[in-house]
Amino acid sequence: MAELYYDDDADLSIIASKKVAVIGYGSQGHAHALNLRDSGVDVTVGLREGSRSWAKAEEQGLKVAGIDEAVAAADVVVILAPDQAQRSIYAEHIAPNLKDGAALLFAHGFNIRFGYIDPAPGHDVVMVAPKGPGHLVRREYEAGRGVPVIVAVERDESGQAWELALSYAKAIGGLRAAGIKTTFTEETETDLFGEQAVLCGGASQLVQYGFETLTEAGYQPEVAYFEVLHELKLIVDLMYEGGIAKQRWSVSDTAEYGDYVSGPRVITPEVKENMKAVLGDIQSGAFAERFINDQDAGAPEFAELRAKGEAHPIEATGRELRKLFAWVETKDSDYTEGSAGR
Ligand SMILES: NC(=O)C1=CN([C@@H]2O[C@H](COP(=O)(O)OP(=O)(O)OC[C@H]3O[C@@H](n4cnc5c(N)ncnc54)[C@H](OP(=O)(O)O)[C@@H]3O)[C@@H](O)[C@H]2O)C=CC1
Ligand SMILES: CC[C@](O)(C(C)=O)C(=O)O
Ligand SMILES: [Mg+2]
Ligand SMILES: [Mg+2]
Repeated sequence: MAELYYDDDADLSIIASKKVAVIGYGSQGHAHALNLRDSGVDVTVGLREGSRSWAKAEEQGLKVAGIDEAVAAADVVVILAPDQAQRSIYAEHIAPNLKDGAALLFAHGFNIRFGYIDPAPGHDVVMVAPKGPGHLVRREYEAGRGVPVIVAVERDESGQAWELALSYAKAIGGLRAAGIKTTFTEETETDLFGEQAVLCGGASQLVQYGFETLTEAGYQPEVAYFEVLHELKLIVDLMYEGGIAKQRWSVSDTAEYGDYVSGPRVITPEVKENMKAVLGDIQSGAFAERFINDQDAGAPEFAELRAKGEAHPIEATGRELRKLFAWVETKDSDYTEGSAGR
């Protein structure tokens, strides 16, 4: 049975008594830094020279410094740059400046699990991994709620690493929802599997195939878009509230019956075998190696795949339709330049 932790199980004063450096101001970085600040923590954002996030973080009322300077002053260094950049940031800017006894905190275990970062002895190594995108970590905190987190200790040199991690989890709002005790290995492997097989890879491919099937059969792209992408959120909202059972309760009997008879025709047992193969590549390190090798070569495969995804006809259809939604606050221009921090 999982060990669950809530606000009352954590002592906010532990993290509030430390100087925290948050390295990176992208999806997770901005959310952690702002939530920590609003929870009364002394936080400095550490950014590379010339960073375009520098002015943004300052405008949002945060202290900002170069990475070396932020690390040198910190009791807790939170590494929230992209996974593929962490190894060199750690070697060039963190390790040489890390104070004796300073703790390292991650939001994903990738670099520790696959050995790209191996901190020197004497430092606690902990993880607080939100189970949701950074922009929701901030939005939920501002709404008085939180995104669940999973929490792990890889190295406990101080004897206080767990208490520190829980305190941090409370400060970013995670324990308002729940914290679950995990390990770096479990977090890394389940997180990579979830995003590849279901949340990002699986869902995107399912939506694209659904859109292609309808439009190739001659139906209007706009109708197909509403059917397989827009409505997906509304259906998933019901799953989020009450599981698959609530979704099946709310939809028509026709839809529920169609779910039972056609779902397994589309998502066949072969798909589960494919999922197992994906998990195998994650566990063996083959996925991590492919990703990092591509990044080290300038990310040619990543760039090609990203361009292909952006060129899919569902994106053009969606861009036009979303202009008509008065209630969708995020403008496409907020993210068309790439991922959150680029
Ligand atoms: N995205 C998410 O919601 C989730 C992410 N995580 C984990 O959180 C961590 C951060 O991910 P995420 O928030 O997506 O990262 P982002 O891609 O959003 O991070 C962007 C930030 O990192 C900085 N950065 C990028 N490259 C470098 C570099 N070479 N040197 C110095 N700074 C750099 C950027 O600087 P600049 O501003 O100068 O461009 C920017 O501030 C990862 O470990 C990830 O797996 C965990 C849960 C969910
Ligand atoms: C689902 C993707 C994620 O793991 C996340 C938002 O939790 C990520 O790496 O961005
Ligand atoms: Mg995740
Ligand atoms: Mg992830």
